[in-house]
This record gives sequence, structure tokens and C-alpha cells, in this order.
Amino acid sequence: MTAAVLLENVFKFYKNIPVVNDLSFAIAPGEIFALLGPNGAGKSTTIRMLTTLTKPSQGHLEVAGYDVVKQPIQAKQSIGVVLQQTSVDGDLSVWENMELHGRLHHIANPQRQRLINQWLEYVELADRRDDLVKTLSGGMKRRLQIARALLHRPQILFLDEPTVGLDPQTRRRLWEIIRDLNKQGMTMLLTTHYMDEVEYLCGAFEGTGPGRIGIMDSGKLITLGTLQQLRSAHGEGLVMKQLGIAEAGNDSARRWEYLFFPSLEEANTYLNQQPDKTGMMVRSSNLEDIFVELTGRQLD
Ligand SMILES: Nc1ncnc2c1ncn2[C@@H]1O[C@H](COP(=O)(O)OP(=O)(O)OP(=O)(O)O)[C@@H](O)[C@H]1O
Repeated sequence: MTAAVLLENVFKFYKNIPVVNDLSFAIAPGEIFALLGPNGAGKSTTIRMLTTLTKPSQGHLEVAGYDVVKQPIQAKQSIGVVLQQTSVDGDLSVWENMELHGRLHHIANPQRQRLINQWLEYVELADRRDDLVKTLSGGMKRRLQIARALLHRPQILFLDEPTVGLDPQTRRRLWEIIRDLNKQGMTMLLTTHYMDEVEYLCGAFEGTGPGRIGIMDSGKLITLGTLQQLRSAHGEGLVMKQLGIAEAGNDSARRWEYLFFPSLEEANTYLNQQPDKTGMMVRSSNLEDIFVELTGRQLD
């Protein structure tokens, strides 16, 4: 089966510095995949290369079986893109933004009108169709970006930090849209530095299996798997031990020593065996713990 997204030994250099450093992974059709990492990890650059916005310095990238460097037109027709910066035109109406995108993709009428209506209904913006985009809220603009990205019926949707700057209710609404599109069979690649976003979107839902998570740091993919696979590999139980100033030194971010155990029960047993439990706590491990363990740093 052809991978929906494929990267093989991809590098991107800026001034000889590798901001994407030997990245390889594949996403199956219909899969939801999250790239998680701190600011500057190289997530946006990866999306920009996959969506033909910037060229790789080295390596091979495919979307829907098309080489993004050699077949950029076919690649672009297969993908929808929702970028961090709101790229919708504020001085045009909601409908005009959709219309413009439809024309750029050569979607003829009456199909164009039908699809615009369909996707505006889907993202609940049909009643705002004549309003100028600059009068919409941040969440509405993001929903419009999604509707627009779906207009030419892409097989794969790329979302770069889709919920940055949005309130909790709006974030949840967007998560539901993303999950629903994936349930309909669309392949999704999103980047984020929010753990809760990954835990929600890559969780197992009725009708879809769990998504996979790739953790990136300094341009490299440092681990890859479902949430359960990552927790099993690193340990599901965690004992946190507070370090004294002498042990932590000047590194205020590293005030805790992390001890991973295969299960929460084993972590509890270990804690109970300690004669002095001062400054120690036990809990289930999460993605951020795994990130800290692998990199020695917090996500943000
Ligand atoms: N056009 C550019 N010229 C020079 N350096 C760049 C350029 N674009 C990105 N970089 C650098 O590449 C590195 C990775 O940036 P990138 O935006 O891909 O990271 P990110 O993981 O998406 O982070 P964020 O969540 O902050 O967007 C950063 O150090 C950034 O400064």
C-alpha cells in the first residue's frame, strides 16, 4: 500500500544548521499523526516541505504517492493545508475566500457552489457567508481555513498548530472537526506543542484506531508510536523525586528526578519501600514526562 505521507532521510539546512535532521517516517492512508515538540523543533519546516512551500536540502518526500519536489502540482492537488498564520483574506467575505480558492483549483460550477455550501455548513459558518473575514473571531477564521482547505477534496490534511491562541471551547470544537474528518477516512498530519491536544486527537475512538505520535526535538525524531506504545516503552508508572539545590545545581528546570516503572503499581511499591518519602510523589506517566526523560528539558 502506498503511504499517504513519506519522508526518507530528509534534511533542511538554514545557514548550514540542520533545522530538520535526517527525518524518516511514513503515514498510512486514513491515519492521524501528530508531530509534537517544543518551539523551534522543526515541525513547521517539516510541514512546509511536505506542502511544497519550501524545498528540502536533501532527502525524499512524497504525499499521496507524488514526489513533492518533482511533482508539486499533483502533490498540491492531493493535500489541504491549514497553516499557523491565518492565511484567509480579511478584506474579502467568507464566501469570496471560498470562491477564490475554488477557482484557483479549477472547480467548475455548479459543483463549486455546492461544495462551498457543503463545507461552510460543515464548519457552521453558512450564516456568516456574506461577512468580511476580518469581522470573524479567531476560531471562526480557523474553521474557515479548514473549510477552504477541504474544498478541492484533498486526501490528506496538514494542520500546523491548529488551535494556538484559541479558547478551550473553540479548541474542543476544532478537535471534534479533526476527529470527524479522520473518521471519514481523511489522513491527517498535525503539529502541536500541546500534550492534551495529542492525547485527545491520537486517542482511540469508536470507528478509528489510535493515532501515532512523533516527538521531535532539535530537528530530529526522537521517538514514534501510539500513546500506549510510548508509555509502555518508557514506563507507565512514575516516581518523581525532588532534588535539592546541591543536586539540581543551576538548572532550575531540572528540579525533579524521574524514575520510570513498568506499571503504576510497581512505582507505588517502590515508593512504599522508601524509608524517607519526603519530596517524592507517584503518578501515571504522560507524554510530557517521556519528553523530559528523552531530552532533559520541558516541552516549552
Ligand atoms: N526561513 C528561515 N530562515 C532561517 N531559519 C529558519 C527559517 N524557518 C525556520 N527557521 C529556523 O528553523 C528552526 C525550526 O523552526 P520551525 O518553525 O520549523 O520549528 P517548530 O517546531 O515549528 O516551532 P514553532 O512551534 O515555534 O513553529 C528554528 O530554529 C527556526 O528559527
